Amino acid sequence: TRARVMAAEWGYSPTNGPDVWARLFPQAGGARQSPVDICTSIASSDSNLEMKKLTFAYESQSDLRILNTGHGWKVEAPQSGSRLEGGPLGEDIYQLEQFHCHWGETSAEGSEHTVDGRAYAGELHLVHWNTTKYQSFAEAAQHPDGLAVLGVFFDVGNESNDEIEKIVSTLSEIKFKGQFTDIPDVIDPTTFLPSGLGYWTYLGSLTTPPCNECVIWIVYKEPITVTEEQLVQFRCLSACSGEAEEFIVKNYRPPQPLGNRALRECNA
Ligand SMILES: NS(=O)(=O)c1cccc(F)c1F
Ligand SMILES: [Zn+2]
Repeated sequence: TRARVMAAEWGYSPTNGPDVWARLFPQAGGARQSPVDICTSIASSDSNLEMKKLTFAYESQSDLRILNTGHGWKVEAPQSGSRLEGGPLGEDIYQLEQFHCHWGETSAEGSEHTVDGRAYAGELHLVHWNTTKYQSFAEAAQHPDGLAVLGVFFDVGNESNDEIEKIVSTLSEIKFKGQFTDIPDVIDPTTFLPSGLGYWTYLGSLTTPPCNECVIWIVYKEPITVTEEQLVQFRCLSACSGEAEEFIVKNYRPPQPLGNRALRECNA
C-alpha cells in the first residue's frame, strides 16, 4: 500500500523497488526512462556521430570522497577541469560530477542496460553535467540535456581491475549508510574506460529516483574486466546506518520501454 511505500525509503526490494517507484516519483513512469535493453539490430549507425568524435579529458585526483549512499558507493569527483564533449552532446561541454556503480546478487546480472537481453555483471556510471548551459548540477538535472552519463559494463574475469581495487580497498571503512572516507590513491577516471570506444547513445533518465528525464546516455560497447572477489566486496556494503545488516546485494533497475526513442551507435 502507499503507506508502506511512503514509510520505507525507496530501494530494490519488492516493497520499495523499481515496480513501485512511480507511486512516489511520478517521473519514473515517464516515456524516456532508463535503463533500456539495447537492441543492436535497431541501433542506427549515425554518420553524424562519426563526424563529431566524443572527446573527454579528465584530471587525476587523490583524496576523492567515497560515500555509502545506502544504495551503493558513490565517489564525489567534481572536476572543473574535466571536459566531455562532441558525439551526441552538440556544442555543449559536460563536466564530471560523480561516479558510482550498479551490481547484482550474482554475476549473472547486475548491469542496468542490457544488450540484446543480455545482462553484464555490473555497470559503472560516470555522471557529468552541462556547464555550458547550467550553473549547477542540481539545476542541470531539471533539463532534458542537463546530464551526460557514460556507462561501462563489467565482465567477470581473472584480472582484477586496479582502479576498481582502489575503490574496493576503502569499502571496509564505509560499511554503513552515510559513512564516507577519502580514497588515498590517485584516481584517473580515464582508466575506467574500455580500450574500444564504440558506444550506443539515446535520451533517457536517472536510473534511480526521482528518475529525472535529463540524461544523454552514452553506453560503451566493450566491457571492462573485474574479478568476482571485487564484486563480492561491493555486496558487503550495508544499506542501513546502524548495527542491523542488510547488505546491498543488488542495486540495478531493470530495462524500461525504449518507446519511439532513437538508439544510435558510433563505432569510434
Ligand atoms: N544511475 S544514474 O547514473 O542514472 C544517476 C543516479 C543518481 C544521480 C545521478 F545524477 C545519476 F546520473
Ligand atoms: Zn547509475
